[in-house]
Amino acid sequence: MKQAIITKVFKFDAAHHLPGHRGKCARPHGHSYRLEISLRGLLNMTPGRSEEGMVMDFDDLKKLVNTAILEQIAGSDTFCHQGGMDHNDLNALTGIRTTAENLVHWIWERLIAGGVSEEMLYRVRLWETENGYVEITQDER
Ligand SMILES: Nc1nc2c(c(=O)[nH]1)N=C([C@H](O)[C@H](O)COP(=O)(O)OP(=O)(O)OP(=O)(O)O)CN2
Ligand SMILES: [Zn+2]
Repeated sequence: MKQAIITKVFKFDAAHHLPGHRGKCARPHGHSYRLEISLRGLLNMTPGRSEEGMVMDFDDLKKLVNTAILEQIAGSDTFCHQGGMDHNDLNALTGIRTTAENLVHWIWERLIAGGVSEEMLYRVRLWETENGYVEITQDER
C-alpha cells in the first residue's frame, strides 16, 4: 500500500508578546508567520475519483486549515466569533504564552478539533522569523 507525506504552506500576519521575556519580545510586536502543515496517509486508490492518487486534495487541506485556525476558528463558541490567527492578537486569541513552541501545540489541537484526522496529522512547523522555526510531530505530542 503506497503512502506519502503531503505539505501545504500558509502565511499569516499576527501580533503577540511574551510577558516577562528578558528581551524585546516582552513588548507587543508582529510576525509574518509561515506555517507548514503535513499529513501522512495512504494514496486513494479508487479509480475515477477526483482524489485518485492523492493522500488528500491540497485544496481540501487548505480549506480545513483556513477554517480551523487561520481565517476563522470553527467548532467552538469560545473562538468562532474572534476570527482566526491571521491579523489577530495571538495572546488574546489563544490565552496561552505565545512562544512558537506553545503555538504549534495549540495549532495541533485546533486542527484536530477542526476536523483534521489525528491519524494523518504528521507535522506542524511554524516559522516565526525567516531564520527560526519550531516543529512537532506525533512524537512530541
Ligand atoms: N525558543 C524560542 N525563543 C524565542 C521565541 C520563541 O517563540 N521560542 N520567541 C521570541 C520572540 O517572539 C521574538 O519575536 C523572536 O525572537 P528572535 O528570533 O530573536 O528575533 P529576531 O528578529 O532577532 O530574529 P531573526 O531570526 O534573527 O531575524 C524570542 N525567542
Ligand atoms: Zn515574537
